Amino acid sequence: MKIEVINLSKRYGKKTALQNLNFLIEEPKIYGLLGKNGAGKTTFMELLSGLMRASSGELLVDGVTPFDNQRMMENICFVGEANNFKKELKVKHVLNINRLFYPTWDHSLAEELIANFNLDMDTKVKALSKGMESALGIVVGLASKAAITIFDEPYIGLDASSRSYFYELLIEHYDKYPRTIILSTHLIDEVSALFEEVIILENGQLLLKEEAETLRESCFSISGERQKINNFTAEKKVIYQKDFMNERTVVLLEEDRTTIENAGFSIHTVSLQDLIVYLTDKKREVKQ
Ligand SMILES: Nc1ncnc2c1ncn2[C@@H]1O[C@H](COP(=O)(O)OP(=O)(O)OP(=O)(O)O)[C@@H](O)[C@H]1O
Repeated sequence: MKIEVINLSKRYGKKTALQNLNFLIEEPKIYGLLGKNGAGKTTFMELLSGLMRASSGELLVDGVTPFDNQRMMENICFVGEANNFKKELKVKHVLNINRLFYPTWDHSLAEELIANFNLDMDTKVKALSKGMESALGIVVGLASKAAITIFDEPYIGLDASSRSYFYELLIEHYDKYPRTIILSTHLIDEVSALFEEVIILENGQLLLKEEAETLRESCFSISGERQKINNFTAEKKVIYQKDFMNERTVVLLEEDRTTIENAGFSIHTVSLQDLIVYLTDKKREVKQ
Protein backbone atom coordinates (compact mmCIF):
# COMPACT_ATOMS: atom_id res chain seq x y z
CA MET A 1 0.00 0.00 0.00
CA LYS A 2 1.20 3.47 -0.78
CA ILE A 3 1.74 5.83 2.15
CA GLU A 4 1.92 9.52 1.29
CA VAL A 5 3.03 11.94 3.96
CA ILE A 6 2.33 15.50 2.84
CA ASN A 7 3.25 18.52 5.01
CA LEU A 8 2.17 16.45 7.99
CA SER A 9 2.14 18.20 11.36
CA LYS A 10 0.84 17.11 14.74
CA ARG A 11 0.57 19.34 17.76
CA TYR A 12 -0.47 18.42 21.28
CA GLY A 13 -1.56 21.78 22.68
CA LYS A 14 1.50 23.99 22.35
CA LYS A 15 3.86 21.06 21.80
CA THR A 16 4.70 20.33 18.15
CA ALA A 17 5.43 16.61 17.84
CA LEU A 18 5.65 16.46 14.03
CA GLN A 19 6.45 19.37 11.80
CA ASN A 20 5.89 19.47 8.05
CA LEU A 21 6.88 15.90 7.31
CA ASN A 22 7.04 14.92 3.65
CA PHE A 23 7.91 11.50 2.32
CA LEU A 24 6.58 8.52 0.47
CA ILE A 25 6.53 4.84 1.40
CA GLU A 26 5.72 2.84 -1.70
CA GLU A 27 7.24 -0.59 -1.57
CA PRO A 28 6.56 -3.41 0.84
CA LYS A 29 9.77 -3.50 2.86
CA ILE A 30 10.96 -3.66 6.44
CA TYR A 31 11.40 -0.03 7.47
CA GLY A 32 13.29 1.05 10.58
CA LEU A 33 11.72 4.16 12.10
CA LEU A 34 14.43 5.63 14.27
CA GLY A 35 15.27 8.71 16.28
CA LYS A 36 15.95 9.88 19.80
CA ASN A 37 13.34 9.94 22.58
CA GLY A 38 10.62 12.41 21.73
CA ALA A 39 11.55 12.60 18.03
CA GLY A 40 7.94 11.90 17.01
CA LYS A 41 8.07 8.21 16.07
CA THR A 42 5.04 7.06 18.11
CA THR A 43 3.07 10.10 16.99
CA PHE A 44 3.76 9.24 13.35
CA MET A 45 2.83 5.57 13.85
CA GLU A 46 -0.41 6.48 15.63
CA LEU A 47 -1.37 8.84 12.81
CA LEU A 48 -0.62 6.13 10.27
CA SER A 49 -2.71 3.66 12.25
CA GLY A 50 -5.70 5.99 12.13
CA LEU A 51 -5.71 6.37 15.92
CA MET A 52 -5.63 10.15 15.79
CA ARG A 53 -6.07 13.04 13.42
CA ALA A 54 -3.29 15.24 12.01
CA SER A 55 -3.21 18.90 13.06
CA SER A 56 -2.41 19.91 9.50
CA GLY A 57 -1.19 18.32 6.30
CA GLU A 58 -2.13 14.83 5.23
CA LEU A 59 -1.24 11.22 5.71
CA LEU A 60 -2.82 9.10 3.00
CA VAL A 61 -2.84 5.34 2.61
CA ASP A 62 -3.72 4.47 -0.96
CA GLY A 63 -5.16 7.97 -1.24
CA VAL A 64 -7.34 7.72 1.87
CA THR A 65 -6.93 9.16 5.39
CA PRO A 66 -6.88 6.23 7.83
CA PHE A 67 -8.31 8.25 10.75
CA ASP A 68 -11.61 6.75 11.91
CA ASN A 69 -11.87 4.74 8.70
CA GLN A 70 -12.52 1.12 9.62
CA ARG A 71 -12.08 -0.23 6.08
CA MET A 72 -8.64 1.32 5.94
CA MET A 73 -7.73 0.36 9.52
CA GLU A 74 -8.39 -3.31 8.67
CA ASN A 75 -5.20 -3.11 6.59
CA ILE A 76 -3.10 -1.59 9.35
CA CYS A 77 -2.02 -3.33 12.52
CA PHE A 78 -0.33 -1.23 15.20
CA VAL A 79 1.44 -2.95 18.07
CA GLY A 80 2.51 -0.41 20.66
CA GLU A 81 5.09 -0.85 23.39
CA ALA A 82 2.52 -1.63 26.12
CA ASN A 83 -1.16 -1.67 27.01
CA ASN A 84 -2.26 -2.99 23.64
CA PHE A 85 -5.02 -5.12 25.12
CA LYS A 86 -7.75 -4.79 27.74
CA LYS A 87 -6.51 -6.26 31.01
CA GLU A 88 -9.62 -8.35 31.71
CA LEU A 89 -9.45 -10.25 28.40
CA LYS A 90 -7.98 -13.72 28.17
CA VAL A 91 -5.33 -14.44 25.55
CA LYS A 92 -7.84 -16.42 23.48
CA HIS A 93 -10.26 -13.45 23.55
CA VAL A 94 -7.55 -11.11 22.28
CA LEU A 95 -6.94 -13.47 19.39
CA ASN A 96 -10.65 -13.82 18.61
CA ILE A 97 -11.23 -10.05 18.62
CA ASN A 98 -8.37 -9.54 16.19
CA ARG A 99 -9.57 -12.47 14.11
CA LEU A 100 -12.88 -10.63 13.63
CA PHE A 101 -11.20 -7.31 12.89
CA TYR A 102 -8.53 -8.30 10.34
CA PRO A 103 -9.78 -9.96 7.14
CA THR A 104 -6.23 -11.25 6.56
CA TRP A 105 -5.96 -12.82 10.07
CA ASP A 106 -4.19 -16.22 10.14
CA HIS A 107 -5.58 -18.05 13.18
CA SER A 108 -3.50 -21.19 12.87
CA LEU A 109 -0.37 -19.03 12.76
CA ALA A 110 -1.59 -17.18 15.87
CA GLU A 111 -2.13 -20.50 17.70
CA GLU A 112 1.27 -21.79 16.64
CA LEU A 113 3.05 -18.63 17.83
CA ILE A 114 1.13 -18.56 21.11
CA ALA A 115 2.44 -22.08 21.79
CA ASN A 116 5.97 -21.17 20.71
CA PHE A 117 6.02 -18.20 23.09
CA ASN A 118 4.69 -20.50 25.85
CA LEU A 119 1.57 -18.41 26.38
CA ASP A 120 -1.56 -19.92 27.84
CA MET A 121 -4.83 -19.21 26.01
CA ASP A 122 -6.81 -18.99 29.27
CA THR A 123 -4.59 -16.48 31.05
CA LYS A 124 -5.94 -12.97 31.45
CA VAL A 125 -3.84 -10.12 30.05
CA LYS A 126 -3.51 -8.65 33.57
CA ALA A 127 -1.83 -11.87 34.72
CA LEU A 128 0.79 -11.86 31.94
CA SER A 129 4.31 -10.70 32.69
CA LYS A 130 5.57 -7.67 30.72
CA GLY A 131 7.49 -9.95 28.38
CA MET A 132 4.48 -12.25 27.86
CA GLU A 133 2.29 -9.24 27.03
CA SER A 134 4.89 -8.09 24.51
CA ALA A 135 4.93 -11.60 23.02
CA LEU A 136 1.14 -11.45 22.67
CA GLY A 137 1.49 -8.13 20.80
CA ILE A 138 4.04 -9.70 18.48
CA VAL A 139 1.72 -12.66 17.81
CA VAL A 140 -1.15 -10.30 16.94
CA GLY A 141 1.07 -8.19 14.68
CA LEU A 142 2.36 -11.20 12.75
CA ALA A 143 -0.92 -13.13 12.59
CA SER A 144 -2.83 -10.02 11.41
CA LYS A 145 -0.90 -10.28 8.13
CA ALA A 146 -2.02 -6.67 7.73
CA ALA A 147 -0.61 -4.97 4.63
CA ILE A 148 0.91 -2.37 6.96
CA THR A 149 2.16 -3.85 10.22
CA ILE A 150 3.68 -1.48 12.73
CA PHE A 151 5.72 -2.44 15.77
CA ASP A 152 6.55 0.39 18.17
CA GLU A 153 9.30 -0.98 20.44
CA PRO A 154 7.32 -4.18 20.91
CA TYR A 155 9.83 -5.98 23.11
CA ILE A 156 9.49 -4.51 26.63
CA GLY A 157 10.37 -7.24 29.09
CA LEU A 158 11.25 -9.77 26.38
CA ASP A 159 14.46 -11.62 27.13
CA ALA A 160 17.25 -11.78 24.58
CA SER A 161 16.29 -15.20 23.22
CA SER A 162 12.63 -14.20 22.75
CA ARG A 163 13.72 -11.00 21.00
CA SER A 164 15.95 -12.98 18.72
CA TYR A 165 13.03 -15.36 18.05
CA PHE A 166 10.88 -12.29 17.18
CA TYR A 167 13.46 -11.06 14.67
CA GLU A 168 13.64 -14.53 13.07
CA LEU A 169 9.84 -14.64 12.83
CA LEU A 170 9.71 -11.20 11.32
CA ILE A 171 12.12 -12.14 8.54
CA GLU A 172 10.47 -15.52 7.95
CA HIS A 173 6.94 -14.07 7.71
CA TYR A 174 8.01 -11.08 5.69
CA ASP A 175 9.66 -13.45 3.18
CA LYS A 176 6.49 -15.54 2.96
CA TYR A 177 4.01 -12.66 2.97
CA PRO A 178 5.76 -9.46 1.87
CA ARG A 179 4.12 -6.38 3.32
CA THR A 180 5.09 -3.02 4.74
CA ILE A 181 6.56 -3.54 8.17
CA ILE A 182 7.52 -0.48 10.20
CA LEU A 183 9.63 -1.22 13.24
CA SER A 184 10.58 1.46 15.72
CA THR A 185 13.37 0.55 18.09
CA HIS A 186 16.19 1.89 20.20
CA LEU A 187 17.99 -1.48 20.03
CA ILE A 188 19.38 -0.56 16.64
CA ASP A 189 22.46 -2.79 16.65
CA GLU A 190 20.27 -5.77 17.44
CA VAL A 191 17.89 -5.28 14.52
CA SER A 192 19.71 -3.18 11.97
CA ALA A 193 20.34 -6.20 9.74
CA LEU A 194 16.57 -6.52 9.29
CA PHE A 195 16.00 -3.05 7.93
CA GLU A 196 15.79 -2.52 4.22
CA GLU A 197 15.13 1.17 4.58
CA VAL A 198 15.66 3.58 7.42
CA ILE A 199 13.60 6.65 8.30
CA ILE A 200 15.15 8.90 10.92
CA LEU A 201 13.15 11.60 12.68
CA GLU A 202 14.60 14.43 14.70
CA ASN A 203 12.49 16.96 16.61
CA GLY A 204 9.45 16.01 14.57
CA GLN A 205 11.21 16.49 11.25
CA LEU A 206 12.59 14.08 8.70
CA LEU A 207 16.36 13.85 9.08
CA LEU A 208 17.04 11.00 6.68
CA LYS A 209 15.22 8.40 4.60
CA GLU A 210 17.56 6.02 2.89
CA GLU A 211 18.03 2.39 1.94
CA ALA A 212 19.93 0.60 4.68
CA GLU A 213 22.31 -0.94 2.14
CA THR A 214 23.19 2.51 0.75
CA LEU A 215 23.90 3.76 4.27
CA ARG A 216 26.08 0.75 5.03
CA GLU A 217 28.04 1.32 1.82
CA SER A 218 28.45 5.08 2.08
CA CYS A 219 29.23 5.87 5.70
CA PHE A 220 32.82 5.49 6.88
CA SER A 221 35.07 6.53 9.68
CA ILE A 222 38.53 7.54 8.49
CA SER A 223 41.63 8.55 10.40
CA GLY A 224 44.88 10.25 9.49
CA GLU A 225 47.10 13.25 10.00
CA ARG A 226 44.92 16.26 10.80
CA GLN A 227 45.86 18.52 7.87
CA LYS A 228 45.62 15.66 5.36
CA ILE A 229 42.17 14.76 6.66
CA ASN A 230 41.11 18.42 6.45
CA ASN A 231 42.28 18.72 2.86
CA PHE A 232 40.56 15.48 1.89
CA THR A 233 37.26 16.26 3.58
CA ALA A 234 36.97 19.97 2.69
CA GLU A 235 34.04 19.40 0.33
CA LYS A 236 32.67 16.28 2.00
CA LYS A 237 29.81 15.57 4.35
CA VAL A 238 31.47 15.22 7.76
CA ILE A 239 29.06 14.23 10.51
CA TYR A 240 31.51 13.60 13.36
CA GLN A 241 35.05 14.55 14.20
CA LYS A 242 37.48 13.66 16.97
CA ASP A 243 41.13 14.61 17.49
CA PHE A 244 43.84 12.73 19.30
CA MET A 245 47.29 14.35 19.30
CA ASN A 246 47.90 15.24 15.65
CA GLU A 247 45.52 12.61 14.35
CA ARG A 248 41.97 13.37 13.30
CA THR A 249 39.13 10.88 12.92
CA VAL A 250 36.07 11.89 10.94
CA VAL A 251 32.87 10.14 9.96
CA LEU A 252 31.78 10.74 6.39
CA LEU A 253 28.36 10.26 4.87
CA GLU A 254 27.63 9.77 1.15
CA GLU A 255 31.19 8.68 0.46
CA ASP A 256 32.84 6.22 -1.85
CA ARG A 257 35.10 3.58 -0.27
CA THR A 258 37.53 3.39 -3.19
CA THR A 259 38.16 7.15 -3.13
CA ILE A 260 39.09 6.91 0.56
CA GLU A 261 41.24 3.83 0.04
CA ASN A 262 43.07 5.50 -2.86
CA ALA A 263 43.79 8.48 -0.62
CA GLY A 264 45.57 6.10 1.79
CA PHE A 265 43.54 6.70 4.97
CA SER A 266 42.66 3.96 7.39
CA ILE A 267 38.99 3.22 7.02
CA HIS A 268 36.27 1.59 9.17
CA THR A 269 32.62 1.01 8.50
CA VAL A 270 30.14 2.67 10.87
CA SER A 271 27.25 0.81 12.48
CA LEU A 272 23.74 2.14 11.96
CA GLN A 273 23.48 2.77 15.69
CA ASP A 274 26.63 4.91 15.69
CA LEU A 275 25.51 6.68 12.54
CA ILE A 276 22.29 7.72 14.25
CA VAL A 277 24.15 8.92 17.33
CA TYR A 278 26.47 11.00 15.13
CA LEU A 279 23.55 12.43 13.17
CA THR A 280 21.29 13.25 16.07
CA ASP A 281 23.51 13.97 19.06
CA LYS A 282 24.12 17.70 19.11
CA LYS A 283 26.73 17.27 21.86
CA ARG A 284 28.90 15.71 19.19
CA GLU A 285 28.37 18.46 16.66
CA VAL A 286 31.17 18.79 14.16
CA LYS A 287 33.53 21.70 14.70
CA GLN A 288 35.49 22.51 11.54
N1 LIG B 1 -0.38 12.98 24.41
C1 LIG B 1 0.60 13.89 24.38
N2 LIG B 1 0.45 15.10 24.93
C2 LIG B 1 1.42 16.04 24.89
N3 LIG B 1 2.63 15.83 24.30
C3 LIG B 1 2.84 14.65 23.75
C4 LIG B 1 1.85 13.61 23.75
N4 LIG B 1 2.36 12.52 23.10
C5 LIG B 1 3.61 12.87 22.72
N5 LIG B 1 3.89 14.15 23.11
C6 LIG B 1 5.15 14.86 22.85
O1 LIG B 1 5.39 14.82 21.45
C7 LIG B 1 6.77 14.60 21.20
C8 LIG B 1 6.92 13.35 20.36
O2 LIG B 1 6.57 12.22 21.15
P1 LIG B 1 6.59 10.74 20.59
O3 LIG B 1 6.04 9.87 21.66
O4 LIG B 1 5.92 10.72 19.26
O5 LIG B 1 8.15 10.51 20.39
P2 LIG B 1 8.97 9.14 20.18
O6 LIG B 1 9.96 9.41 19.10
O7 LIG B 1 8.03 8.01 19.98
O8 LIG B 1 9.73 9.00 21.57
P3 LIG B 1 10.26 7.66 22.36
O9 LIG B 1 11.41 7.12 21.58
O10 LIG B 1 10.68 8.22 23.69
O11 LIG B 1 9.10 6.72 22.47
C9 LIG B 1 7.46 14.54 22.55
O12 LIG B 1 7.98 15.81 22.85
C10 LIG B 1 6.34 14.20 23.51
O13 LIG B 1 6.57 14.75 24.79
